[in-house]
Amino acid sequence: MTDSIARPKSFSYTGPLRGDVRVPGDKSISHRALMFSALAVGKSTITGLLEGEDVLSTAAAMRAMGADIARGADGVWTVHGVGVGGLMQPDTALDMGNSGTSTRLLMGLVASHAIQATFIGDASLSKRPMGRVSDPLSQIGAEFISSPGGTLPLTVRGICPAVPISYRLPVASAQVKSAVLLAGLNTPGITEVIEPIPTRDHSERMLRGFGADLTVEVDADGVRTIRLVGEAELNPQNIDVPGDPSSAAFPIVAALITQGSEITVRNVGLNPTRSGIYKMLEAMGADLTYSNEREVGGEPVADITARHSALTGIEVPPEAAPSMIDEFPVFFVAASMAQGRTVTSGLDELRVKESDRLALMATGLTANGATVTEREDGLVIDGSGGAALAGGATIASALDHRIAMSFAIAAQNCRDAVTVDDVSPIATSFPTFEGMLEAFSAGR
Ligand SMILES: O=C(O)C1=C[C@@H](OP(=O)(O)O)[C@@H](O)[C@H](O)C1
Ligand SMILES: C=C(OP(=O)(O)O)C(=O)O
Repeated sequence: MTDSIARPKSFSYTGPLRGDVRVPGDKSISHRALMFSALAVGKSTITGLLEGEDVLSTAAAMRAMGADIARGADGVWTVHGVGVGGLMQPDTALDMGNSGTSTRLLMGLVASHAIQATFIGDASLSKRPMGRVSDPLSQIGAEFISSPGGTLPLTVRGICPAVPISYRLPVASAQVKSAVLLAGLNTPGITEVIEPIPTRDHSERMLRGFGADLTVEVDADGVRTIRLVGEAELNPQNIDVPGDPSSAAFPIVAALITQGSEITVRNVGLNPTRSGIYKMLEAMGADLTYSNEREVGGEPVADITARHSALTGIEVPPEAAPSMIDEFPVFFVAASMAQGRTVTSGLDELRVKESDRLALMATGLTANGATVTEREDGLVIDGSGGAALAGGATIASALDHRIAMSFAIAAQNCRDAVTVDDVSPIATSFPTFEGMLEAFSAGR
């Protein structure tokens, strides 16, 4: 499988951060842009696609199932789709690398096609729970042969025609929601997903953009019912992928914790289901300003300017978790340097990401001099009040890009260098991250 050689690296204070940066395209939108284009009839183009390893795993899998996908010299990607129902059986196992989104969404797609596919991945992905997706997909009639515990390697035997289901999400997960909806694309009748707690809605927005008949009803309690009419015909699109708010959080937190900094991150996606990190940082006193607010590819986008700020600890409401689920590692870094206590709860999902993010952040921050208490479903952090942490420790990134990047950012406000035992996972979501930090150093 796809484990690479570890590449350790030490990070230290670069001086004040100044200037303009761009972050790569949104990872969630990039996966979906490739998948939906591959299911449309005709030629789609994608501009601003994230060329990170996770998204390249999706591209390879869609190619293996019949789509024609190519990158032009100008960086624009072209996809000739096979049409809903037209996926072909792959000849070999689909290697999903480190990517949970690729795996779970593609399991949904395969489930309602008359094909069989085996999914494999790296050591991190091979520990992650897939039962949350195979449970509803078994109800449509697909069959699964998985490793003990419902993990990869896993074979999906799809069924056509599948049975349309109504599924209430037992866990707040956009990946599970999307897997059921994607299975519904090639299922006769109406597939329904009931979402008690809202999660990122890129699938809904984009499927509608591709011409699917999809409606969303929200009741008085905020429960969303999504209905998709199956045997859909998707029309090819020209898609512009906005910058990834999850990636933008790294330079923005770096600027907030580093004295004398002022940076602008251009073209950041600010879908309300993704922007929780910015709201919480503002609640802590972060000086963020939004300019050039506009729409890109059906998503709200702005340029964000961040200045060094005196942050104060807050209590993060658990219902905010889905809107900042991937940003908690770097949020914990900001909290460890704030004035006073930050309390988080309702974060059980962080234990089943690329790593156990609660455990690794608690251990790594503590080793670098922060005051952290790990609870079952969150961290309690007593911040340094802006003072630099000691630093000096080596942290385990455990094949988790966001852990590696969070400690690279923490080093901005540590006295001694922070070493990350392996930075290679950063290439899954933010291949230009190290270059961006080097440019900050060079611009000092
Ligand atoms: O649908 C998506 O694109 C994603 C959903 C989230 O996962 P869950 O659905 O497991 O919460 C998130 O953590 C992941 O990075 C991307
Ligand atoms: C959880 C993440 O991704 P995935 O689930 O796609 O591996 C992430 O990018 O933080």
